[in-house]
Amino acid sequence: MLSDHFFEQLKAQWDLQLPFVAYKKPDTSTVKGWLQKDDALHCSRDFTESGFVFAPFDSQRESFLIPFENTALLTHNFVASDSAEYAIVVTPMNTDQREFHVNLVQKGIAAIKQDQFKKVVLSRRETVETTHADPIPIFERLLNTYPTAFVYCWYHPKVGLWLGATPETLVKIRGNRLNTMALAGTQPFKGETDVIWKDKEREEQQIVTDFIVAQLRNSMGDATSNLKMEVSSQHTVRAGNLLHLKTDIALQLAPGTKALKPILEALHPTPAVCGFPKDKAKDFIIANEGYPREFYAGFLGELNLKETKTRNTNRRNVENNAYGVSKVVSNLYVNLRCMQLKDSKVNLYVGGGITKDSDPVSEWEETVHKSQIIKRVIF
Ligand SMILES: C=C(O[C@@H]1C=C(C(=O)O)C=C[C@H]1O)C(=O)O
Repeated sequence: MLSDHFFEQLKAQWDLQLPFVAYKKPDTSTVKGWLQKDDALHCSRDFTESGFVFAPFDSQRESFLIPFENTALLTHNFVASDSAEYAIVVTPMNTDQREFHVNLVQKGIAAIKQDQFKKVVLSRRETVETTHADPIPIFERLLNTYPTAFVYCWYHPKVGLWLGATPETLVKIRGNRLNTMALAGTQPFKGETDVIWKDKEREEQQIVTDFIVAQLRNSMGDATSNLKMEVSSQHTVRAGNLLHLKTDIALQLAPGTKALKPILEALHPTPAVCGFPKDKAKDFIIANEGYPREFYAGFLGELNLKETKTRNTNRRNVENNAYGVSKVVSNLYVNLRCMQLKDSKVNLYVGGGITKDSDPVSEWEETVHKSQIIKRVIF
């Protein structure tokens, strides 16, 4: 498949209204395209399938799958264009939205002070009108703008079209190795990554780390102690015009651990996008945000793909060369900094973590900053 035709082929698939996903993982130059040959809607029953999964925030709802089998796979070597600098777009503020969000955050803080939960992530959906809601050029602009993000464009005629550039990994599994991250705390990037974080942001991020570590231990049947986990210190990472606090977490799974479902149930949704404790925060979100999150703050990515690597190129081990080492690999990301295209309308989804010390107006401003990340590739 000629890579020059990559974007034309995506466009042809979109024109035919057939399902597809195109994506680029962080820090690689390879963009992959999966084109489904018919418009069947496949669901993932238990995350044992092999394919590209698209899962909602609310795990009670259906997760969709583009199966690996019977799908045309394309690859493209993406070279960012130097001239690609898209201006930050500042659209007029909607005062009703502002008031609703500030009230929502105040309600969240009141619930925290009444000990209903310790942290809740509150979000909003913003709708913008555009005359050029054409997904493929928007996808190309996302690729140009966010080289360190997981950038994607996902479509199914029975579900809709979603695009995004997320900084957050939910979980990566390669053979017996599991990697994840705790990402929370936000401040604008002003040319410097060596910045000061307030205690409030450090605590908010620590809630996410503690949750992930405890949930992984419990789901591995090791509530007490000796699972060897590598937990980094908190450090600053850049995501477009924002900075976040991040902790990397890694562990070696017990040999033979195959099922992803208990791991996903343990982690998703983490307090980075839902809150803590999970169920109480989730109930509050569903009852109060006033719109359905659908796939925002859900997860997506490669599920149970087989990766085969040739064992050894050393001449002495030439007999081993015939055997590839095969591993099952999943790379799943949290669906943040995302949008949904609907005719000439674009729905943007943005949120932030609330703790007892949050300031409602600053939280509104944080969502405004986050929405600019998305808007700059639309107009
Ligand atoms: C919820 C979002 O982002 C999450 C919330 C963050 C925060 O509260 O500071 C930071 C990164 C993400 O984990 C979003 O971008 O919509």
